[in-house]
Amino acid sequence: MRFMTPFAADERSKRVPLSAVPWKRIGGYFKPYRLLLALVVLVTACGAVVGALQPVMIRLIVDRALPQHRTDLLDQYVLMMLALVVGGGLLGVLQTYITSLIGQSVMNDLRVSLYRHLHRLSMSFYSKTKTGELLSRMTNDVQQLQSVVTDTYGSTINNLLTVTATIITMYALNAELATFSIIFLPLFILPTRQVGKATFRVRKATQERIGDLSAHLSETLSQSGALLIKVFGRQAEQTETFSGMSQSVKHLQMRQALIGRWFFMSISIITSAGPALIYFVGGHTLFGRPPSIGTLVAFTVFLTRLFGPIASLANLGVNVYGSVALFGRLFEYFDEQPEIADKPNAVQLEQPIGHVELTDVSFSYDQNRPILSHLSLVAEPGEMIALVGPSGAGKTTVSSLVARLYDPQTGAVRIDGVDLRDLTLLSLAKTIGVVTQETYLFHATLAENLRFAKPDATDEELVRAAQAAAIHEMIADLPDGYDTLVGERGHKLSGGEKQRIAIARMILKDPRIVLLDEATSALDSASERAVQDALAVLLKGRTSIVIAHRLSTIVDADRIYVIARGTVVEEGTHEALLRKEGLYANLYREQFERAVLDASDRDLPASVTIA
Ligand SMILES: Nc1ncnc2c1ncn2[C@@H]1O[C@H](COP(=O)(O)OP(=O)(O)OP(=O)(O)O)[C@@H](O)[C@H]1O
Repeated sequence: MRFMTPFAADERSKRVPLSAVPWKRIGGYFKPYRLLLALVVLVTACGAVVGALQPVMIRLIVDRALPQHRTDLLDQYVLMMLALVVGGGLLGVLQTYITSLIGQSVMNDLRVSLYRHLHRLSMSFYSKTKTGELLSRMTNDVQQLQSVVTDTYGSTINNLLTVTATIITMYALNAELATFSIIFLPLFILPTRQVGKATFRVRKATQERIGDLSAHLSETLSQSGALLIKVFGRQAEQTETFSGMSQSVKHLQMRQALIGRWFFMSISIITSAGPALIYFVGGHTLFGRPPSIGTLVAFTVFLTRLFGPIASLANLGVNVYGSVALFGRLFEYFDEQPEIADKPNAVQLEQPIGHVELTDVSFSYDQNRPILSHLSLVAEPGEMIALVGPSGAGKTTVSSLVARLYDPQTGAVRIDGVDLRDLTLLSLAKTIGVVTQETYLFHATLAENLRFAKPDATDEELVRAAQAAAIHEMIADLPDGYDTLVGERGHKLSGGEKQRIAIARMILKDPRIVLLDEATSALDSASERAVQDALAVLLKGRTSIVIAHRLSTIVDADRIYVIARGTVVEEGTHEALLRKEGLYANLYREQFERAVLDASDRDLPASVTIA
């Protein structure tokens, strides 16, 4: 289990220089929506003009309709004002709709292409990446990015146009007063900018802490995590760690709330101070000719309209930086190149006969520690070969190379004489079936789990496969039968049942070659026999490479390869290898003979396993 320090430095804190921002790459995601973007600019421009006209109406009411007691004019102006308000509101809704549509579509594209890309990556990526972090980037980061992007670009267009329309109207009404207002605006803006920066920092720190908190939760409250903590009696320590994290979130959120208060206080002071200054300057006739009362009132409205947009434009950098950092984190995944990919001229394996050969294969996971060296073995079509050897000798690695989860550094793995690197991954996946020790089932019905191997399988085919794998009766006895929902990772099924479901799934898939890692966990003899029978059906007539832990499998194998220190040290049948009196004979004596002797008064145990 990972120990997390509540204040661990996070990569999100690293600052990216703006020149290094991949603007083109980010822009690429918006390109398909350029028509909608243009539409949003148009709608926003209309909204800005409508908004700028409202103070003009106020000016007309104050300067014309009210002093001259012209109720006809008053009605006209009031109606026009109302129309402008309603029109502005409707344009606002339309603008929000289009900006959200663009933002959500971009994020949807990003999410889906990232998902597609992640599935193209090789297993080495998954072994070095924490699942929690992957999930958090796929969901939280994309979600945060969506809100930053939608808010930022939507409001930036809006603010730019509002500011432009308002300033033009101000100049049209009174150039001196307009210049005065604009010169003094930055004075009002600066404190807001400081508050904006502080809010951003605290919000970012809060998100990071919440990220740590959820990673801790998902690790410690998962079924396996909770079990581990229980059996080691570490509840108190875990609660303490969690409490530390939770406290830091509390402090940060308190700070955020207070900064918010300061922010609103400064805004209300500034927005009240602005109009006061306008009345002062206008009333004292500090510039040129005295403005009309209507102009002064209109200017106070203009100022309040200007303040918000200018303040958020001033904070634009902070928001842009936030979204750039998030884009950067996602692009890190996009930059991961799949180590295993189809060659441009890769061929399909049509009607494979199932000849598997490893020739002089050497391999290491990390270039430093050699795992396999000069290993050669062959499985003729229809043969079952068994791999045995001490733990860590490289048996699973051999099987991973045959499934092309990794490529060997030297030598070659061939099926029907074709190097795996020349085959398409899809045709290889169709040819090979892998049954691992741990059966993974999706949280779905039994039928759906079985159909994962063959989506178009008919109900009859499902039943036939389940019967062959000796699991049909058990399924049929369940109240919901094949529609029974399997618990997360199939926890509602026993170990033996899960193994037989995995075998049924493989029978449905009907691959030419089966790679089987026999389960080491011993089942009771009845279910063991059921699993063995199911396996016999699965392996019949197919080429199979079995990482064998059971004596019965080893004895039945056409050939046994004894693997030690990453290479084949002995090969032959059970009897031949026993006669050789080498490593195999030693292993056999250590692991099996005792068990066979112990069980000599019973049948030859099917469940003898090498742990
Ligand atoms: N993804 C990986 N990255 C780095 N090293 C690995 C990886 N998987 C396995 N190894 C190392 O490769 C060596 C061989 O492992 P492998 O799983 O092939 O052995 P094995 O013979 O199947 O062992 P066992 O019988 O215990 O399952 C081990 O030392 C293991 O630590």
